[in-house]
Amino acid sequence: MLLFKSLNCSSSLLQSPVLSSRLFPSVVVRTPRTLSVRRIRTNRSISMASTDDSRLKRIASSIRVIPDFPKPEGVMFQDITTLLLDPQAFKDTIDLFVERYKGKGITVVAGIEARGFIFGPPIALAIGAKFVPMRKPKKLPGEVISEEYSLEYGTDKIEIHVDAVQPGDRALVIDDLVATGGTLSAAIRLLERVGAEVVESACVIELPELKEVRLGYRSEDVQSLVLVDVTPLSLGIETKGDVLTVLIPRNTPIPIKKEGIFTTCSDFQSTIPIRVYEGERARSEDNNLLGQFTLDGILLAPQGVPKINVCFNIDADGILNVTAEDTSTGEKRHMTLMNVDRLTNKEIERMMEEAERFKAEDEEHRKKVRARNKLESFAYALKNAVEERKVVKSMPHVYRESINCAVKLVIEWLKHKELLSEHVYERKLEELRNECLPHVAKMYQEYYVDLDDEDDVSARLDLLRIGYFNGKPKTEGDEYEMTD
Ligand SMILES: O=P(O)(O)OC[C@H]1O[C@H](OP(=O)(O)OP(=O)(O)O)[C@H](O)[C@@H]1O
Ligand SMILES: Nc1ncnc2[nH]cnc12
Repeated sequence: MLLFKSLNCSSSLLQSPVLSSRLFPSVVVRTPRTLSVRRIRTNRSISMASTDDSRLKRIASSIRVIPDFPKPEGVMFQDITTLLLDPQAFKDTIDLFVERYKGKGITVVAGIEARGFIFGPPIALAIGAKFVPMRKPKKLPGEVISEEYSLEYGTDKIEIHVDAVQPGDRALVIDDLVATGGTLSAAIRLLERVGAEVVESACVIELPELKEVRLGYRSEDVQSLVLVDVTPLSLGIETKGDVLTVLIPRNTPIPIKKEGIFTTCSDFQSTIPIRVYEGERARSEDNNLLGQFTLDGILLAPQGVPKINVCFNIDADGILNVTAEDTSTGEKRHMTLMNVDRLTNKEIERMMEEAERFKAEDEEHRKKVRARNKLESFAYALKNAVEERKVVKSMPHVYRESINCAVKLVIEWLKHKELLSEHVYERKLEELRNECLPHVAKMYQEYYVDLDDEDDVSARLDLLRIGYFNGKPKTEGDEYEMTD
């Protein structure tokens, strides 16, 4: 069994159940899903600017993406404040909408709080329509009606003054972005309740993958300037404990390049299979296998020492390139996953629905694997540390022997156990720490001066892994993998 652990990824160890004897120096695999670039809309309407309009390119490139905002749940926030910093891009945005809506008999431009208030008023002025703000609760002073809705990252409510729109008004809804469409649907419902005819909705940005779950109106009735394609499912590799370690989370705008450093999980392991999956489940087998290849020629070294850089690169055409490289030997393999045979929306929805249904069970599995890996990492780091040349010289035999003994017992214990509960591993880790750390501390104190030597990196690394950083023990709950 080949085991791998991640050094600077969020989760830790990688495992492949089968040692493949075949090598794939360069493999082309067909993948079932498209992933493409932040691209300029191919316009569905007759009057929207043509796709090669340089104004659209300027607008698209002026939008900034901030990961994990407003919540740390994988939302890739499309920030239009950078567009506003570029007066030309801002003007182009307004002009493009005005060109489309001028002379269309629009009498009301309704802007959605807050960012619809930035784009709506200049459009309203230019096309000679009134501007009506649709606001979050408790902001409008007059008589209001309201609609609740869900959006990409939560729930909310918007309101409109009942006397702002009259029956027969022809309305255009303006916002900066449509993601799930929850907000836009609520705005349309409000306008219809006060008797307006909603002619169209217009947004600067559209997240098409999210828009597919939109309800309540026809997606053809929404115009947007910039389409941001995102990864419909998370992408990652199988890691120890059959866990999917995600390198690119779902909903990440592309193109995108992400790297993670992994390592071996057994001593003198020379090959590592890289199995690439998409999906949201904890166990790799519950996700969709996109392809696999084997990296061989890995530095023959104790477990945890080799550093394997795994890089996922999705280009503008949605082609995913996966590269694995041993940073010591320079040995490298790659695989290209082509953008054909897409998963259907139904299949993606089914995978999302399953991820939701098994959320608790998956989290439980992740916790167990994380705890097990943490214990194993710690045990191997101790083992490597006491085998270090300088340590052998400086540490009294009796201390090394007692550490060795304790470590061996734990490694043996781990070999023969099914996955146990998180607490069992935590307890075992605590016991091992209590048993070994006093010796390690002694070794560290007597030995630390030498570690200022630049060339003594490996000893330093081992000390870092076993729980010491700049002379201080790591705090409880820290991972024992290196972050570099
Ligand atoms: O398509 P949806 O999933 O409904 O999301 C789109 C909405 O989310 C954002 O507003 P937000 O609720 O963040 O309001 P804010 O501008 O007041 O912060 C954005 O400006 C849209 O109004
Ligand atoms: N990803 C996103 N970026 C900016 N605004 C949003 N509103 C909903 N999803 C959003």
